[in-house]
Amino acid sequence: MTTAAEMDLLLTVPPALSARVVGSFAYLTIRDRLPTILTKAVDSIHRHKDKFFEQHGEEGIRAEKAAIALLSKLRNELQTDKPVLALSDELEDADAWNRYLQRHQNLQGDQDSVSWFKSPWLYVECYMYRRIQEALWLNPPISDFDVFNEAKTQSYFESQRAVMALCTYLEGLRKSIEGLPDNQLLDHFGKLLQVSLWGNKCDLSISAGQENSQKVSPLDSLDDLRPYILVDDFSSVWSALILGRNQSGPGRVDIVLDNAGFELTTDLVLADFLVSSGLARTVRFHGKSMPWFVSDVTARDFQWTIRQTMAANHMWMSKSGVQWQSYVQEGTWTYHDHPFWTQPHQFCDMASDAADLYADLQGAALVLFKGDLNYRKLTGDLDWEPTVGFDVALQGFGPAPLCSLRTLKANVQVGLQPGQAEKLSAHHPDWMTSGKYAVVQFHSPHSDL
Ligand SMILES: O=P(O)(O)OC[C@H]1O[C@](O)(CO)[C@@H](O)[C@@H]1O
Ligand SMILES: [Mn+2]
Repeated sequence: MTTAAEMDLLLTVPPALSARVVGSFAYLTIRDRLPTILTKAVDSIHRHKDKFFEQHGEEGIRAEKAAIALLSKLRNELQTDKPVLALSDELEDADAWNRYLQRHQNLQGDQDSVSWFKSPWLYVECYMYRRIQEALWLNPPISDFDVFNEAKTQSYFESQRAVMALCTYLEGLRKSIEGLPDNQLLDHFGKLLQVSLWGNKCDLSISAGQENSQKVSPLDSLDDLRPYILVDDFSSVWSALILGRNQSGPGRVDIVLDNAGFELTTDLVLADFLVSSGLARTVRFHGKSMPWFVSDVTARDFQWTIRQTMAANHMWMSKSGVQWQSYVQEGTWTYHDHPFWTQPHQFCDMASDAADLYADLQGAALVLFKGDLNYRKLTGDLDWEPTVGFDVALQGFGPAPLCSLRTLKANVQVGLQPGQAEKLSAHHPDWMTSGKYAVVQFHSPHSDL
């Protein structure tokens, strides 16, 4: 039964972003971008045909064909706005997905089926990635195949020079970190937080981009990029860490990861700094349990990145990799992939739909949410006025002090000053989707922060 307070909320929250609005970013994503991603997924499976044959014989070839047929069918369903179908595999999250479909069908009423162009964008976009997983899962010998693996490893290799620069900086820091006064820690933390923020641009061109650029250190670009940070709650993030440390000793920082490749490396560098500086005792990384939104981190990507960094032919990079591996071995760093992160829910549903994860996050001194998709889920992917407060858009979500580090790649943004969005629209019509702008947006459920 809906309480009066819930009814109030239902009446006041704006509608979900959806491809219903012809010409909107959601519409263009579903019409153009998602079918292209599916075509690339098909292509990746097809190019690995020989490998499947080597590993599984004729059964591998059969599986390759069957998975491709399922993905082609999926692309056709999407392009012709067919109803969203219940999942038919037996993965542990299938029931939750099917219940979620029912929930949306009930909300939408009987006239229209839940479908690609009529239903919330967040939901159908997540659903596409889950259906890719279904196509593989239904074809056992190749169930584990990650259709996005090549893109992720390429991003890692292409950003080597920037990673070397970061690891060299980290090595310099390690030598002097003991006894560093708080004002200097603040300075380094600010820099590494911004590197991790801009890592979310995910085009590895944080250092001005051109391949032959001399200016390869992402740290050198931070001053030029600062005017593009639209909301900067850095000082609150710092206070959350310092207050916690001073009251009860260094606590736990959780990082809800986004992309593999360069972005993940920036997150690992930040996490290394947090631990070695004594600002955090432990770091918990949250990743995805299946390939997700092309470049998101899975357990395999996480381990692979640390191994590659250890094996790098660069002294400070390999030293960093060895350090990261020992953080993992001694449990200072842990990796978690709760199924909720690959479900379509807004984060305000977490307390009821994934109570164990919510309770787990409550143990953190600070939770960093990386990237655009996490921001969409934090704010429910609703059509908010840009001046609405971040706390309002979170709709009650607040397990711990939290901060979104996000470059803007979707048309939802809250917490801006009056007139700020209008000014941006006048000069940069694509400010919400170009990845050129960013936010460091903080919220705490505790009144002392
Ligand atoms: O990796 P991120 O930063 O979450 O970005 C995911 C991208 O996918 C989208 O969901 C669109 O397909 C956008 O929100 C964003 O461009
Ligand atoms: Mn991503």
